[in-house]
Amino acid sequence: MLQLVRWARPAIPRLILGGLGALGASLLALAIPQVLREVVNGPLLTSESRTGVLQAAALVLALGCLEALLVWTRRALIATPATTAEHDMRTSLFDHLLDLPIAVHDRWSGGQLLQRAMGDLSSIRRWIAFGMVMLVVSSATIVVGVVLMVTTAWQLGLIYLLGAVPMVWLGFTFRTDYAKAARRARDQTGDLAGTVEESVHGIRVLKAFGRGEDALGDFVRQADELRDTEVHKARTLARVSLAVTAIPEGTLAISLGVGLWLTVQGDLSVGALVGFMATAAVVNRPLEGLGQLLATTLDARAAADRFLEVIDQPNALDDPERPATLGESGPRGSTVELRGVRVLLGGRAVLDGVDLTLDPGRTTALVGLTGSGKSTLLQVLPRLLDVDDGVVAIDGVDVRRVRRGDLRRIVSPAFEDPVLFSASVRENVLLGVDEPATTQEEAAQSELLRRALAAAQAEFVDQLPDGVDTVIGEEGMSLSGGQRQRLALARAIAARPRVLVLDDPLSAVDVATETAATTALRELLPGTTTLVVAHRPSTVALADQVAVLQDGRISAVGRHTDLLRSSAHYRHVISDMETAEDDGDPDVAVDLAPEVTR
Ligand SMILES: Nc1ncnc2c1ncn2[C@@H]1O[C@H](COP(=O)(O)OP(=O)(O)OP(=O)(O)O)[C@@H](O)[C@H]1O
Repeated sequence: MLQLVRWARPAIPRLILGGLGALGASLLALAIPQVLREVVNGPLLTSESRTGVLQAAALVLALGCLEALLVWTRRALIATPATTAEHDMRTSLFDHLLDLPIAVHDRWSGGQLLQRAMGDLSSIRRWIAFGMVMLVVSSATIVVGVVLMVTTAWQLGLIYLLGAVPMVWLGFTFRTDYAKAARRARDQTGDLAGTVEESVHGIRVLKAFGRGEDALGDFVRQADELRDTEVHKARTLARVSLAVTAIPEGTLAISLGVGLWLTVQGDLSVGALVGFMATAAVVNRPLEGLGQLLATTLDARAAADRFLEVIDQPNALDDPERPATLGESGPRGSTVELRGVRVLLGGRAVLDGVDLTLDPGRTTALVGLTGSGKSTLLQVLPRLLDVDDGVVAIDGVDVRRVRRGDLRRIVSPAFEDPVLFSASVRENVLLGVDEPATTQEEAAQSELLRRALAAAQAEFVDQLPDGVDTVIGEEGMSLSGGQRQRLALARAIAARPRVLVLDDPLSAVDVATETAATTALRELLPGTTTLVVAHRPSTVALADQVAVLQDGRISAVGRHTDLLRSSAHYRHVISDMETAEDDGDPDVAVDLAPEVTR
């Protein structure tokens, strides 16, 4: 829990002040019985005058009011810093998540991350605002109270202390059992959130295949597991709460009996007995709440563990200490070289010795059988994935020596399954472009937006209710697959990259649109070096050169027509593409069929 100080540091002065306020309130509560003891032993027993009693009553009233004021001070002082610490932790977590490599994201489900960013951090906030302070204050109150009880009547104090022995033992067993259940409950809540997220995401598929019942079954099973864990937690807490209430009350009953006997024997004053019992009543209050407080602490510790697991996840794709700068590209554009590139995924070498040169300003189509590693190869260019061996260099500079921010201004990707954010078309397309500072820049951006949309054949935007200012729904769901792909391509174009990596970006549009987009792209970004993963012969035919990925390495590079003649594997790949295309676009198959079938 001490590690959370990193985020709570600015809040520490207020936390300390608030804690002191709470401590003051508890000590005042302990002072009231001491006044009572004096009143009973003094004015009440000696019946001197009413003035002494009235003075004591006024003192108790003043102490009570001061106690209330200190309780309010604690709440007022601590609410803001606890919320600020939660805010800072949440921001750090989100920032770190954005920074972590894709491989790490693949390991965590969305639901788990959501739960860690929301529910877990709220628990930590509640603990900072209440649990932590009250744990310190309660412990202090109990210690000071017991010392007062022992000094008031040592015989009764010892009886009371004997009750601590079973309570400490119970506390240890409770801690072990509850801590495990608290962690399990949090993990199960994350899994449940993951199931909801996945089902909502795939709602169309579930409905189309009539698998709603199965999804509900999975959800109910997980919800049952969570309920069982929560019930187990509640039972464990109930057991310890019973003990921390019954044991002090029991010892108090024995103390009262012994105390009365000692008073009758003349070994204890009436005032001391009253003072002891009143102090015990004040001490019993935090003791009874100790179980709940411990439970809150263990819950927060499980939440903190889960938070730290993500935030302490090292970033293997960190920026270099002494970054290199990518100079200007040559007059024809940037050269990209991959030398001996090896990438391991799931313990398997998906790429194993890839050598490939992308000539400046040229378009290279990357082809290969399904699962041959094409998408993986694209990811090493913008360093979404790091190579395990070999080098990826742009204009002779290893991409690992460049700051990631700089690299991503130079290399721009568009993927087959585009993600659009809940924002306007303009914001989505200009995502990779810096905010305009002047009205001139704003006008230039509007022009850039128009040209990028035109190049990506996304004129359909004009038909949307608010044109480029139309807010498109979550992940652009209100748009068709082809429309979403075109906006994602426009986004990659608008970034005006030196290197464009496209993972079959127009698979959902017709061949004529794809041809028009490719031609417009060359006109708009003449010096851009492009690597495009192709899944249909029409895309391949539009490229300047084709690279064939086979068994983790590039087995052939050349022009489409040359490769058809020279490479049996290439013919096999193209034939595979055509088989897939047969259901879709027969025109393309007819265009290329004579060469391939020969
Ligand atoms: N995160 C991962 N962990 C383990 N294996 C992975 C991971 N990502 C991809 N792979 C595996 O790496 C191989 C290459 O995947 P990749 O997506 O690069 O192929 P691809 O050529 O683009 O396929 P397709 O043409 O079907 O899109 C596949 O066998 C895939 O299962």
